[in-house]
Amino acid sequence: MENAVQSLDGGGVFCEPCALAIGIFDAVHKGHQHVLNAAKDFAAKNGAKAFVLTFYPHPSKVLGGEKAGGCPLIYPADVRAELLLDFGMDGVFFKDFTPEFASKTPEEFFGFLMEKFPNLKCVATGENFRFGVRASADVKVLKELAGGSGVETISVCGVLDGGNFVSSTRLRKALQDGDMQSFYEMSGRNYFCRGRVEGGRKLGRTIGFPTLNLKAFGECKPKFGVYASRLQNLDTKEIFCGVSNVGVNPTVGECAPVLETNTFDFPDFGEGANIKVELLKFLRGEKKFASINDLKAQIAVDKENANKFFRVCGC
Ligand SMILES: Cc1cc2nc3c(=O)[nH]c(=O)nc-3n(C[C@H](O)[C@H](O)[C@H](O)COP(=O)(O)O)c2cc1C
Ligand SMILES: Nc1ncnc2c1ncn2[C@@H]1O[C@H](COP(=O)(O)OP(=O)(O)OP(=O)(O)O)[C@@H](O)[C@H]1O
Repeated sequence: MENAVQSLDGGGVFCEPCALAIGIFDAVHKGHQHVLNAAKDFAAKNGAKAFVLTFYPHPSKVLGGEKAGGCPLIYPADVRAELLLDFGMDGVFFKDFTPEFASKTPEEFFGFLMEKFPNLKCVATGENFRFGVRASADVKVLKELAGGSGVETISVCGVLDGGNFVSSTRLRKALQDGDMQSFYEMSGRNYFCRGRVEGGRKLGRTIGFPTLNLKAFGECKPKFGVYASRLQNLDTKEIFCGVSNVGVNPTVGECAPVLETNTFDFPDFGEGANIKVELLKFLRGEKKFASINDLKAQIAVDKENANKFFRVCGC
């Protein structure tokens, strides 16, 4: 396939034999990985492609979940697609989740799959997968509909962590609580933010702590505060340990949420560099200090605390 990430909203029809994993896959956690592996295994054994059908925005935005605001996505859609391709999927297909799409009957939903993927061989989901108007259909209905078209269905059993199902909802909670260890355990990777370094007010260098700034968060932001972090220049692959603040800088006048990283060896790149910052351990909450000097003194303590973390855990 020429472009591994495609929209299903144009007139395109994808004729390759394929296994299709279906879901939102926000943060591609360990439960999602189980579903993706099922699609990959089927595809490998049957000479098919392993594709993903995913949706944007989160269906809860349309269906009115989480107090009608919808579930905030952990990662932007381009990062989700990248995680899915990195996991070894052959293609990622996005469908606009509109009220009209949400109102499809289970039969219409399955008809849509067959229209877009006429050579569909297998649909892989979790056992808790629901679809069709008002999420009325489950994997049993999917099996019946698919069976009629000679399509196999695989519904993998739920992956647990600490006795509960791993879910993007739990990952969002971990992120909002600053519980980076749980985020790591459930997703299999550290939370990260990636994008181009953006200019700040250039105050950091005047107080002895220059920072590289990113604003490319998903909708769900990490708990505001200070973290031991690891920064990678995605162009040169160099890695730096450091300390990051996520927040709005209340001490120096509020700004839009920003992730600022002060690395221990200040690298020789700046605005426009393509970087990734992983948040490894929450150290403290963001505070409004009485003076810049108090903030400076605290950042020195933060750096020492981050250093202690790296001495134990490595960078
Ligand atoms: C490790 C670290 C901790 C920080 N903690 C706070 C804080 O608790 N409160 C706050 O208002 N700003 C905090 N900041 C943000 C500073 O206010 C900000 O880096 C400084 O004003 C420079 O901003 P600039 O990048 O726009 O130049 C922190 C920054 C770093 C690097
Ligand atoms: N813990 C899990 N174990 C196995 N499969 C899962 C698990 N969680 C989700 N799935 C399956 O992975 C696919 C994508 O899941 P989806 O992202 O829609 O749900 P989720 O992770 O529970 O998200 P949310 O918490 O936002 O509802 C679906 O087919 C779903 O059934």
